[in-house]
Amino acid sequence: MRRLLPEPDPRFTAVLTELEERSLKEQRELEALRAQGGTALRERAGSFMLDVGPDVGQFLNSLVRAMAARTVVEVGGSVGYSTLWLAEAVRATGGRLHSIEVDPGKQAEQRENVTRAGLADVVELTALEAPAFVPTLAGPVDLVLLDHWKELYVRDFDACWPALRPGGLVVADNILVPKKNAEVIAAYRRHVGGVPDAQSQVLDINDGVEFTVKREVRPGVRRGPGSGP
Ligand SMILES: C[S@@+](CC[C@H](N)C(=O)[O-])C[C@H]1O[C@@H](n2cnc3c(N)ncnc32)[C@H](O)[C@@H]1O
Repeated sequence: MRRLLPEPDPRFTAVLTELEERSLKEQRELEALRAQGGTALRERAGSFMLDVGPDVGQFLNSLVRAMAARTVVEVGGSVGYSTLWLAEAVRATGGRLHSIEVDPGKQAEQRENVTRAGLADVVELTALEAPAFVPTLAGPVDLVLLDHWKELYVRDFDACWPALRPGGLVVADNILVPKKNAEVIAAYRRHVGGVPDAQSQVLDINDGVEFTVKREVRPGVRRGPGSGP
């Protein structure tokens, strides 16, 4: 079928393809380490990309475009795979991506990948954690991706939620997989479920994402038990 839209920048496509090849290789290594058991996996886990994968990457890119999101925050940038998908879309909306990655080695690779993909001018990279960084942003946030250590999801959801505009979204990855995080993810989902203006849904894309929208509060409308959505 003939494509109506211009093709993405070949620099973006080239770096994305390279990272997808690396990710496939790393997934085979991860499986081998898992099979070894013991501490082998834990010792090496920090050096892997642990990326969201192409389906979630493209989904995030589409969300940014559909929402015309101008301020996007990524928590857990790793070496830049999801960063590239988000950044390519904020380039189209005239927005900016703020990506948090605390590991200096990964952040150096992320910077190189973002630069090689021709996207450095729309991305700010920081190692400041979300509770310190998000309050420094001037305007409201349209979209947040949570994809870092799962036990920090609640803390960083709470750090981002006050800055999110009504109609804004928090997307949290690894909701269904890996199963070893089931308890901590259940606690995150209970926490989000208790936030009065949060409306959530789990989507079965790749490792599973929770999609949480901030509902608009209409002036003069009081919500109480039995008042419905
Ligand atoms: C699952 S990986 C992110 C994968 C990335 N989103 C992608 O799709 O390519 C998780 C990353 O979160 C980083 N991280 C851990 N704690 C963090 C924190 N408090 N804030 C931001 N990033 C953190 C880790 O160093 C790791 O690189």
